[in-house]
Amino acid sequence: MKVLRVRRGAATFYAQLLLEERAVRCLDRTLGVPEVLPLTEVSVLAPVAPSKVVCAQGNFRSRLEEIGRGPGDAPMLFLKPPTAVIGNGQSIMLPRATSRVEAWGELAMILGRGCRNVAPEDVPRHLFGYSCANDVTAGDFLAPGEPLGRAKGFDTFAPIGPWIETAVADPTQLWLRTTVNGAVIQESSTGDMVLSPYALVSFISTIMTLLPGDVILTGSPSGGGRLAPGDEVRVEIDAVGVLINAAKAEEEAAPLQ
Ligand SMILES: O=C(O)C[C@H](/C=C/C(=O)C(=O)O)C(=O)O
Repeated sequence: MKVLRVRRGAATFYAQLLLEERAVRCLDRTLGVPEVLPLTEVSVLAPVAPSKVVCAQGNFRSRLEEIGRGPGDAPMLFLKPPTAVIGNGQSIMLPRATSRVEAWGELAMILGRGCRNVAPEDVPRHLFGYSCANDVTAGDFLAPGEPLGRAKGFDTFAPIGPWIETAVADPTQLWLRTTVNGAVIQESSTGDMVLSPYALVSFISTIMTLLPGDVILTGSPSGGGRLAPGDEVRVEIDAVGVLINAAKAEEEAAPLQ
């Protein structure tokens, strides 16, 4: 099932996307909105409004090779603020403060139920589903030893979408491809991860409580690509979807709502 987060009037709710009908089915029957609504009657929002976005750095073997490291212990973790999240079709802002913004495609996992100290085999019971994501990074703020908050935390630096796919049978063998203006910059299977998706969620849950709606970005393969105003980035993951965002100079990017 493909799930969108939508707004209609004062109500914000999750809804099943009915692709052929170009409509959505409201998944919360307590709201009093019609069960099925044409897409034209709702505003599609970013598919998540998380308390936190927890990201892994160095979780793909190809990326570790690229930076001259072997698969060591656990990947490094960092957080992106909820204000970095945008949805499919929204613009990635290229901030004036940086001259080097990069796209890094990733598989996102979205929690459905809160958890702490969850075993890898129990992770599926706590998941809402999967999405495509982009770990947008200001590369010129990645000096060794500099905390990642600035490089990773600008508004719009966590595009996620186009929806939450709840029916992914096996997240360990998904093909991921990132393109900029149609040119492939990254291509890999999620089988190249050091910590598999369930193992990564389990590891993170030993450190912090994960809440419903929280997002895990599972790391990016080698590559990554620099963005210029007007570029279109696509993150495609088989069985999940295609996330599309355009890059815009800060002065042209729409303010977040
Ligand atoms: O090196 C960069 O410019 C960005 C790079 C992104 C890495 C990942 O997203 C990853 O390892 O999963 C970095 O932060 O090192």
